[in-house]
Amino acid sequence: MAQDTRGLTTTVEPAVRVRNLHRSFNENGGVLNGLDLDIAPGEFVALIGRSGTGKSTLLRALAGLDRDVAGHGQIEVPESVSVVFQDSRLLPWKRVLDNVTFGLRGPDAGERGRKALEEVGLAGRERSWPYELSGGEQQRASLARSLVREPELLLADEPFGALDALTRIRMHALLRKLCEAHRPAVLLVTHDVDEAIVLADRVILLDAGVVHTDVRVDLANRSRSDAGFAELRSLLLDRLGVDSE
Ligand SMILES: Nc1ncnc2c1ncn2[C@@H]1O[C@H](COP(=O)(O)OP(=O)(O)OP(=O)(O)O)[C@@H](O)[C@H]1O
Repeated sequence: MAQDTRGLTTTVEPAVRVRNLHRSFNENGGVLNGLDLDIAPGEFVALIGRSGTGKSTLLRALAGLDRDVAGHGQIEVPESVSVVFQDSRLLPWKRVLDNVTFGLRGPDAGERGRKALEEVGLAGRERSWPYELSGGEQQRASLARSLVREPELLLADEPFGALDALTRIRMHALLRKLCEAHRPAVLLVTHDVDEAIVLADRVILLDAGVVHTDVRVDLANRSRSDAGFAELRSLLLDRLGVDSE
Protein backbone atom coordinates (compact mmCIF):
# COMPACT_ATOMS: atom_id res chain seq x y z
CA MET A 1 0.00 0.00 0.00
CA ALA A 2 1.17 3.52 -0.74
CA GLN A 3 -0.15 7.05 -0.29
CA ASP A 4 -0.26 9.38 -3.26
CA THR A 5 0.40 13.11 -2.99
CA ARG A 6 -3.32 13.80 -2.47
CA GLY A 7 -3.31 11.54 0.59
CA LEU A 8 -5.30 8.78 -1.14
CA THR A 9 -4.40 5.22 -0.35
CA THR A 10 -3.41 3.27 -3.43
CA THR A 11 -2.39 -0.34 -3.86
CA VAL A 12 0.05 0.25 -6.70
CA GLU A 13 3.54 1.58 -6.10
CA PRO A 14 4.01 4.69 -8.25
CA ALA A 15 6.41 4.61 -11.20
CA VAL A 16 7.58 8.10 -10.24
CA ARG A 17 7.75 9.43 -6.71
CA VAL A 18 9.01 12.92 -6.02
CA ARG A 19 9.09 14.38 -2.54
CA ASN A 20 10.05 17.83 -1.34
CA LEU A 21 12.03 18.63 -4.49
CA HIS A 22 13.99 21.86 -4.48
CA ARG A 23 16.07 23.29 -7.33
CA SER A 24 17.59 26.73 -7.74
CA PHE A 25 19.96 28.26 -10.25
CA ASN A 26 21.05 31.23 -8.18
CA GLU A 27 20.59 32.86 -4.78
CA ASN A 28 17.53 34.86 -5.96
CA GLY A 29 15.14 32.06 -5.05
CA GLY A 30 14.12 28.56 -5.95
CA VAL A 31 12.63 27.31 -9.20
CA LEU A 32 11.26 24.15 -7.58
CA ASN A 33 10.18 24.77 -3.99
CA GLY A 34 9.27 21.52 -2.26
CA LEU A 35 7.45 19.77 -5.08
CA ASP A 36 5.64 16.46 -4.48
CA LEU A 37 4.44 14.28 -7.35
CA ASP A 38 3.44 10.66 -7.95
CA ILE A 39 2.86 9.11 -11.36
CA ALA A 40 1.34 5.62 -11.48
CA PRO A 41 2.67 2.95 -13.85
CA GLY A 42 1.16 3.53 -17.28
CA GLU A 43 -0.33 6.88 -16.27
CA PHE A 44 -0.12 9.80 -18.70
CA VAL A 45 0.44 13.12 -16.92
CA ALA A 46 0.58 16.46 -18.72
CA LEU A 47 2.48 19.27 -17.04
CA ILE A 48 1.41 22.82 -17.79
CA GLY A 49 2.26 26.17 -16.24
CA ARG A 50 3.28 29.67 -17.15
CA SER A 51 6.63 30.27 -18.80
CA GLY A 52 9.52 29.98 -16.37
CA THR A 53 7.62 28.05 -13.66
CA GLY A 54 10.07 25.15 -13.69
CA LYS A 55 8.44 22.57 -15.97
CA SER A 56 11.63 21.77 -17.88
CA THR A 57 13.62 21.95 -14.67
CA LEU A 58 11.41 19.22 -13.20
CA LEU A 59 11.63 17.09 -16.33
CA ARG A 60 15.41 17.41 -16.44
CA ALA A 61 15.61 16.46 -12.76
CA LEU A 62 13.59 13.29 -13.44
CA ALA A 63 15.81 12.53 -16.43
CA GLY A 64 18.92 12.92 -14.27
CA LEU A 65 20.13 15.74 -16.55
CA ASP A 66 20.61 18.34 -13.82
CA ARG A 67 23.46 17.05 -11.74
CA ASP A 68 25.12 20.49 -11.75
CA VAL A 69 22.01 22.27 -10.40
CA ALA A 70 21.71 23.08 -6.70
CA GLY A 71 18.91 21.47 -4.71
CA HIS A 72 17.70 18.53 -2.69
CA GLY A 73 14.71 16.23 -2.38
CA GLN A 74 13.75 12.67 -3.16
CA ILE A 75 13.34 11.39 -6.71
CA GLU A 76 12.45 7.80 -7.52
CA VAL A 77 12.11 6.86 -11.18
CA PRO A 78 12.16 3.50 -12.97
CA GLU A 79 15.38 2.11 -14.36
CA SER A 80 14.39 2.61 -17.98
CA VAL A 81 13.64 6.22 -18.85
CA SER A 82 13.45 7.78 -22.33
CA VAL A 83 13.37 11.47 -23.13
CA VAL A 84 11.91 13.24 -26.17
CA PHE A 85 12.63 16.93 -26.76
CA GLN A 86 11.18 19.61 -29.04
CA ASP A 87 13.91 18.98 -31.59
CA SER A 88 14.36 15.35 -32.56
CA ARG A 89 18.08 15.25 -31.67
CA LEU A 90 18.71 12.63 -34.34
CA LEU A 91 22.38 12.16 -35.13
CA PRO A 92 22.79 13.73 -38.60
CA TRP A 93 25.57 11.35 -39.60
CA LYS A 94 23.51 8.23 -38.97
CA ARG A 95 20.70 6.86 -41.10
CA VAL A 96 17.22 6.74 -39.56
CA LEU A 97 17.32 3.07 -38.56
CA ASP A 98 20.81 3.47 -37.06
CA ASN A 99 19.53 6.42 -35.03
CA VAL A 100 16.66 4.34 -33.68
CA THR A 101 18.86 1.38 -32.77
CA PHE A 102 21.82 3.43 -31.55
CA GLY A 103 23.06 1.87 -28.30
CA LEU A 104 20.62 -1.06 -28.50
CA ARG A 105 22.18 -4.43 -27.85
CA GLY A 106 21.27 -7.88 -29.07
CA PRO A 107 21.01 -9.67 -32.39
CA ASP A 108 17.41 -8.52 -32.86
CA ALA A 109 18.19 -4.79 -32.50
CA GLY A 110 17.73 -4.14 -36.24
CA GLU A 111 14.44 -6.00 -36.32
CA ARG A 112 13.15 -4.15 -33.26
CA GLY A 113 14.18 -0.85 -34.82
CA ARG A 114 12.40 -1.69 -38.08
CA LYS A 115 9.26 -2.62 -36.15
CA ALA A 116 9.38 0.64 -34.18
CA LEU A 117 9.71 2.62 -37.40
CA GLU A 118 6.75 0.77 -38.83
CA GLU A 119 4.73 1.59 -35.69
CA VAL A 120 5.35 5.31 -36.13
CA GLY A 121 4.53 5.19 -39.85
CA LEU A 122 8.08 5.35 -41.17
CA ALA A 123 8.36 1.93 -42.78
CA GLY A 124 10.56 2.26 -45.86
CA ARG A 125 12.53 5.23 -44.45
CA GLU A 126 15.11 3.11 -42.62
CA ARG A 127 17.97 4.16 -44.90
CA SER A 128 17.00 7.85 -45.11
CA TRP A 129 19.21 10.49 -43.55
CA PRO A 130 17.60 12.68 -40.86
CA TYR A 131 17.77 15.77 -43.14
CA GLU A 132 15.61 13.95 -45.66
CA LEU A 133 12.72 13.74 -43.15
CA SER A 134 10.15 16.48 -42.46
CA GLY A 135 9.91 17.93 -38.95
CA GLY A 136 6.97 15.66 -38.13
CA GLU A 137 8.79 12.61 -39.51
CA GLN A 138 11.87 13.46 -37.45
CA GLN A 139 9.70 13.53 -34.31
CA ARG A 140 8.20 10.19 -35.34
CA ALA A 141 11.73 8.77 -35.60
CA SER A 142 12.54 10.27 -32.21
CA LEU A 143 9.47 8.56 -30.70
CA ALA A 144 10.52 5.27 -32.32
CA ARG A 145 14.00 5.66 -30.82
CA SER A 146 12.45 6.15 -27.38
CA LEU A 147 9.86 3.42 -27.52
CA VAL A 148 12.10 0.74 -29.00
CA ARG A 149 13.74 0.71 -25.57
CA GLU A 150 10.36 -0.09 -23.94
CA PRO A 151 10.86 2.55 -21.23
CA GLU A 152 8.81 2.42 -18.06
CA LEU A 153 8.90 6.22 -18.05
CA LEU A 154 8.70 8.51 -21.08
CA LEU A 155 9.60 12.16 -20.46
CA ALA A 156 8.59 14.54 -23.23
CA ASP A 157 9.42 18.25 -23.25
CA GLU A 158 7.20 20.09 -25.76
CA PRO A 159 7.76 17.33 -28.34
CA PHE A 160 5.30 18.84 -30.82
CA GLY A 161 6.06 22.50 -30.09
CA ALA A 162 7.75 23.12 -33.44
CA LEU A 163 5.17 21.34 -35.60
CA ASP A 164 2.30 22.85 -37.60
CA ALA A 165 -1.26 22.45 -36.26
CA LEU A 166 -2.28 19.60 -38.56
CA THR A 167 0.89 17.59 -37.94
CA ARG A 168 0.42 18.14 -34.19
CA ILE A 169 -3.05 16.62 -34.34
CA ARG A 170 -1.69 13.60 -36.21
CA MET A 171 1.10 13.25 -33.66
CA HIS A 172 -1.42 13.36 -30.79
CA ALA A 173 -3.24 10.39 -32.27
CA LEU A 174 0.06 8.57 -32.80
CA LEU A 175 1.32 9.23 -29.27
CA ARG A 176 -1.94 8.02 -27.73
CA LYS A 177 -1.80 4.85 -29.81
CA LEU A 178 1.83 4.21 -28.88
CA CYS A 179 1.18 4.82 -25.19
CA GLU A 180 -1.81 2.49 -25.20
CA ALA A 181 0.34 -0.20 -26.82
CA HIS A 182 3.46 0.22 -24.66
CA ARG A 183 1.94 1.62 -21.43
CA PRO A 184 4.88 3.68 -20.15
CA ALA A 185 4.24 6.23 -17.44
CA VAL A 186 4.44 9.59 -19.24
CA LEU A 187 5.26 13.12 -18.17
CA LEU A 188 4.56 15.52 -21.03
CA VAL A 189 5.47 19.19 -20.71
CA THR A 190 3.26 21.33 -22.89
CA HIS A 191 2.10 24.94 -23.28
CA ASP A 192 -1.01 23.77 -25.06
CA VAL A 193 -3.95 23.18 -22.71
CA ASP A 194 -5.93 21.40 -25.43
CA GLU A 195 -3.01 19.06 -26.08
CA ALA A 196 -2.89 18.28 -22.35
CA ILE A 197 -6.60 17.43 -22.24
CA VAL A 198 -6.54 15.39 -25.46
CA LEU A 199 -3.63 13.24 -24.31
CA ALA A 200 -3.43 12.98 -20.56
CA ASP A 201 -5.09 10.99 -17.78
CA ARG A 202 -4.15 13.81 -15.40
CA VAL A 203 -3.15 17.44 -15.86
CA ILE A 204 -0.85 19.10 -13.38
CA LEU A 205 -0.33 22.83 -13.22
CA LEU A 206 2.93 24.04 -11.79
CA ASP A 207 3.14 27.42 -10.12
CA ALA A 208 5.85 28.92 -7.95
CA GLY A 209 7.72 25.63 -8.06
CA VAL A 210 4.99 23.43 -6.59
CA VAL A 211 1.92 21.58 -7.88
CA HIS A 212 -0.83 24.18 -7.88
CA THR A 213 -3.61 22.16 -9.58
CA ASP A 214 -3.93 18.42 -10.12
CA VAL A 215 -6.97 17.31 -12.11
CA ARG A 216 -8.01 13.99 -13.58
CA VAL A 217 -9.22 14.04 -17.18
CA ASP A 218 -12.36 12.02 -16.83
CA LEU A 219 -13.92 12.55 -20.23
CA ALA A 220 -15.67 9.89 -22.28
CA ASN A 221 -15.26 12.14 -25.29
CA ARG A 222 -11.99 13.99 -25.92
CA SER A 223 -13.35 16.06 -28.75
CA ARG A 224 -12.61 19.77 -28.44
CA SER A 225 -16.27 20.58 -29.11
CA ASP A 226 -17.46 18.45 -26.17
CA ALA A 227 -18.97 20.42 -23.25
CA GLY A 228 -16.82 18.59 -20.64
CA PHE A 229 -13.69 19.38 -22.67
CA ALA A 230 -14.60 23.06 -22.84
CA GLU A 231 -15.31 23.15 -19.10
CA LEU A 232 -11.94 21.61 -18.22
CA ARG A 233 -10.14 23.90 -20.68
CA SER A 234 -11.70 26.95 -19.12
CA LEU A 235 -10.86 25.76 -15.57
CA LEU A 236 -7.21 25.24 -16.54
CA LEU A 237 -6.95 28.53 -18.45
CA ASP A 238 -8.48 30.28 -15.46
CA ARG A 239 -5.91 28.71 -13.13
CA LEU A 240 -3.20 29.80 -15.58
CA GLY A 241 -4.53 33.33 -15.31
CA VAL A 242 -5.65 33.40 -18.94
CA ASP A 243 -9.05 34.82 -19.83
CA SER A 244 -10.71 32.07 -21.89
CA GLU A 245 -13.67 34.22 -23.03
N1 LIG B 1 20.63 26.53 -16.77
C1 LIG B 1 20.00 27.56 -16.18
N2 LIG B 1 20.68 28.56 -15.60
C2 LIG B 1 20.05 29.60 -14.98
N3 LIG B 1 18.71 29.69 -14.88
C3 LIG B 1 17.98 28.73 -15.45
C4 LIG B 1 18.57 27.62 -16.13
N4 LIG B 1 17.59 26.81 -16.59
C5 LIG B 1 16.43 27.39 -16.23
N5 LIG B 1 16.66 28.54 -15.55
C6 LIG B 1 15.64 29.43 -14.98
O1 LIG B 1 14.76 28.65 -14.18
C7 LIG B 1 13.42 29.08 -14.38
C8 LIG B 1 12.58 27.88 -14.80
O2 LIG B 1 12.99 27.47 -16.09
P1 LIG B 1 12.28 26.28 -16.84
O3 LIG B 1 12.96 26.13 -18.16
O4 LIG B 1 12.24 25.09 -15.97
O5 LIG B 1 10.81 26.84 -17.01
P2 LIG B 1 9.61 26.32 -17.89
O6 LIG B 1 8.41 26.31 -17.02
O7 LIG B 1 9.97 25.05 -18.57
O8 LIG B 1 9.52 27.52 -18.94
P3 LIG B 1 8.99 27.57 -20.45
O9 LIG B 1 7.53 27.25 -20.38
O10 LIG B 1 9.23 28.98 -20.86
O11 LIG B 1 9.78 26.58 -21.26
C9 LIG B 1 13.46 30.22 -15.38
O12 LIG B 1 13.41 31.43 -14.68
C10 LIG B 1 14.79 30.06 -16.06
O13 LIG B 1 15.30 31.29 -16.46
